[in-house]
Amino acid sequence: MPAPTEPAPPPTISKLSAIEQSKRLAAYTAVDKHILPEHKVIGIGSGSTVPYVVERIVSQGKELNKDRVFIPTGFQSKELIVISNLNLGDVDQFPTIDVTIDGADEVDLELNCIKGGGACHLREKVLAEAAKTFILVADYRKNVDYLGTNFTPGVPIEVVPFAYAKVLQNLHHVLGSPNATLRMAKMKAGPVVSDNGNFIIDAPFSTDIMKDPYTIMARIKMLTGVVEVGLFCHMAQAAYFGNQDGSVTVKTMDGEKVIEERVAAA
Ligand SMILES: O=C(CO)[C@H](O)[C@H](O)COP(=O)(O)O
Repeated sequence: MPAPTEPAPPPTISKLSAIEQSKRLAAYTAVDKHILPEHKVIGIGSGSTVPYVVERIVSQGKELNKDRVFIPTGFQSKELIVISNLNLGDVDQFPTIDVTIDGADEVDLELNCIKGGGACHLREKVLAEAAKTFILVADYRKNVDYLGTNFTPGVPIEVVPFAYAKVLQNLHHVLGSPNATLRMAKMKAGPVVSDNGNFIIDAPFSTDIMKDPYTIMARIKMLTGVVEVGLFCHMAQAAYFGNQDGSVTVKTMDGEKVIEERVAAA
């Protein structure tokens, strides 16, 4: 890992765009409700909402954080933990995590979600499964009734490189995703390579199929060569969505409620 750089000072609330403000609101609210003094092992997810999670945890103070250990889901969260001077650990040392907070690409009515837009979903699922409490944070655009509504690239699937063409064929001809593609890198020739050295396939499915995410997740996972599927079914206890009006929608298995938050900046 390269030497961590100094963290940029957090922008003030007023300088943030509406989307950034809603991410920050979701992250701050989730930390305030779920990262309690008794929690000592904390999973830190990936994505653009997670820096606000870490910012809020840091604001809880050195005294609380000195006895805690933070487990990252990938390169990004590892750097965040290190530059924030929090204690870094790994899931092989701490296979039971008190709380994991992570971002999501989309969350449905039953708290199933798509993850893996950042290609981190293998480690993310391990940390979600290891956690006693798994919490999602996102902006209002990710709050949907059915997966695949706004997030259209498809279900991220991590595959071992030598099996990618075979898995693509299975998806095209057997599982009903004719437009599944290998994810290509933006600033490098060739495919995206995950933190685990694998390739990522994005597989869009019809709304009918996505209404039962568990079934398609299990069918994809059975394909030899698939390492992990970016569908997290029945794993999260709650999802926090920051809204444009400064309120926060909290989704749980009991339904959805809107709370007025307008949290103070860290
Ligand atoms: O699953 C993820 C990475 O694999 C991210 O949590 C997800 O893509 C959300 O990211 P962002 O908050 O940047 O939209």
